[in-house]
Amino acid sequence: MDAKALSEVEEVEKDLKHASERFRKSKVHSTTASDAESGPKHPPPIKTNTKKLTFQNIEAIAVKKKGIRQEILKKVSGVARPGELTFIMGSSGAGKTTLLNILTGRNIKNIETEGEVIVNGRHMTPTEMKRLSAYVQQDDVFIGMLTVKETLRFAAKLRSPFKLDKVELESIVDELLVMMSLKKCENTKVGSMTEKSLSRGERKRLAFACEILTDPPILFCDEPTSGLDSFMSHQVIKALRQLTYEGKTVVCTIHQPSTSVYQMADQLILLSQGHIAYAGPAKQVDAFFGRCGYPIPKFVSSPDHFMRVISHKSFESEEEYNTRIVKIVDEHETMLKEKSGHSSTHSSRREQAIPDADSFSRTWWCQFYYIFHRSATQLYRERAVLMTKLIQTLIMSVMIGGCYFQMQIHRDYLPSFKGFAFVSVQMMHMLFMMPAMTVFWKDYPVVVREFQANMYSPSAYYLAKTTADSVQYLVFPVIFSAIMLGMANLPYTIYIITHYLVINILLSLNACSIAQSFAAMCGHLATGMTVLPIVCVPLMVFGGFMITYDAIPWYFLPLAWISWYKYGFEAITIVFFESHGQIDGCGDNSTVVEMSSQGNCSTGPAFIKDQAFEVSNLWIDYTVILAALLFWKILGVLAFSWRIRRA
Ligand SMILES: Nc1ncnc2c1ncn2[C@@H]1O[C@H](COP(=O)(O)OP(=O)(O)OP(=O)(O)O)[C@@H](O)[C@H]1O
Repeated sequence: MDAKALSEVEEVEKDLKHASERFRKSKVHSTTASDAESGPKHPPPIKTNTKKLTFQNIEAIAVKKKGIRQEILKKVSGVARPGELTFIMGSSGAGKTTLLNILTGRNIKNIETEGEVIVNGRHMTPTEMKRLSAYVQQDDVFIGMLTVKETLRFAAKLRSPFKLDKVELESIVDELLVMMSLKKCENTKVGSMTEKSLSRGERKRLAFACEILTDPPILFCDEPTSGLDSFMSHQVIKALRQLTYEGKTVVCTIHQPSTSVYQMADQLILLSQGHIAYAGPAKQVDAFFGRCGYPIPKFVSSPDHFMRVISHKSFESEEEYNTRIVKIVDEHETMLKEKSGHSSTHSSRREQAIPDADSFSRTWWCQFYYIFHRSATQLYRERAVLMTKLIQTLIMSVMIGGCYFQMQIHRDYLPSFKGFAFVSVQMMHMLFMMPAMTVFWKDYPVVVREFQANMYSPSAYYLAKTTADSVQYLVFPVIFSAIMLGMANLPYTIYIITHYLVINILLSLNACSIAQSFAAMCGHLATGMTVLPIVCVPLMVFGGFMITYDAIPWYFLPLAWISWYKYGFEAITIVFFESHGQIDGCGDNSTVVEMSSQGNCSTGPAFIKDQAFEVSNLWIDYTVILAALLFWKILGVLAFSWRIRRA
């Protein structure tokens, strides 16, 4: 990065620092509805750190399957000024969301874009736009188990440009709660789309609150009023309007606003078929349509009128519709040419743009800690799920333990012991793999949004979330192991008990690691659940129980080498038998020959050998299980990071 680019980065960071300090010092403007609409009563706009956003010749082409290309935006240009509320309107499919996505540099993975996004005369890269702006997307997704206040606290901890102490954090959160009229529901759980808790309007205001935490000079909102009644819509737009009084540049797409909502707009950008049909002061749109030959009829509101003019009517042909839109677009261009002096922007050259890079406000460890804390809270609040898993573990352990009730190390029980060892390995997979696979399922849209808002890196999320989730997989194997050992009658020493517990814990953590990795790689729960057995079942078959190692055909040997089932099975067999002398009932050689494939199991080590295991392999078994755990963790982190970055 050259010196000039560096100084520009510093300038952006200074802006942010300044913005954040101002936010912290700012008094809450608790205005009433009428206040919000009448200019003179408002606090005068703070004119520092203001950002004028200009976009020029924005083009967007969606590249679909089989090379089909759909032109979405065609040379779209416009301006959004500080202290003004700009509405982007247009009929469904006109390209409003695509325009916002391009301006904010998000969700454009299969869209080819052209054009310039300029702030205060300087070209912006997507990363710079992310730093300077906030984007409230149409679907407000949150962690449903957290309360409103906890959600804001989490966002503040990770988004604030400075590390906040407890008092500062609480003060910022409280100010936002008041500013967004969320105080009365601060301790209400956010809930999900299916489990309702907050009203839609409250969810929307919470989404704003999370985004304006860093006091961004530019705020984008996609359909902030969708699904809200007219009162709620008014409240939400009023909240946006209020932000413009601090000098913010607020741009939002909006569908069919009521007259009272529309009156709050300063500027209007009207899109039709990917073209700009009008861009200018909201108050002058009626005059413009009059000039195009579509004067506003009496008793019809302005937005109703122009939306009707730019919409395709069911009774008209495609040609008639296109002719009308071309006429309006041409008229708008003529009008712009007449005022051409006003639209010029002085922009620096594109080469001066700063290269894209992730820039998070907190260190990786900080991100890990806060996400771990949130995930642990989530887990704790989902106690019913934990209880179900506990009951399942208890029932399965007692049932399986019952099969090996009072089992001893005796000639007659040797086949049963093989079952005992293998079922221990098996249960660590069967009990915990499927629940572990669902770990990111509900959070996925939230993680995408939070990553796009530069809150944390996907690797911090993946490792924190899976670590928090894994705590239960330390406890359940202990319960299972204790019941199994308690019901059997094996020779227990501290050495044997400790190893059996540790092996089971490692196997359960490895099983979860595999499942989480598959969830990350497949990206879809159903796909993951289908693919997982394709890998696990063959490895289980070559785990040493169904076929001994030395009987495996050579072409399947590589599967046996990587079968963590085999290493678990071997490790459990070793710890119970390595120090065992004469096995009761094995004195008579004829019976030994009957039940042993190799004709020698009179002692513990001989029995180990008979299973095609090596007494000296215990630490190799541990190493392989640990290596498998690490391998799946790393693969999971890489797959998850890739998936989130391309979302
Ligand atoms: N990633 C994409 N891949 C393919 N087509 C896309 C993509 N994004 C948008 N489109 C298409 O571009 C057009 C404009 O979509 P966009 O979501 O921007 O419209 P909109 O004006 O926001 O519509 P609405 O008001 O219904 O949300 C639509 O026809 C849509 O199908």
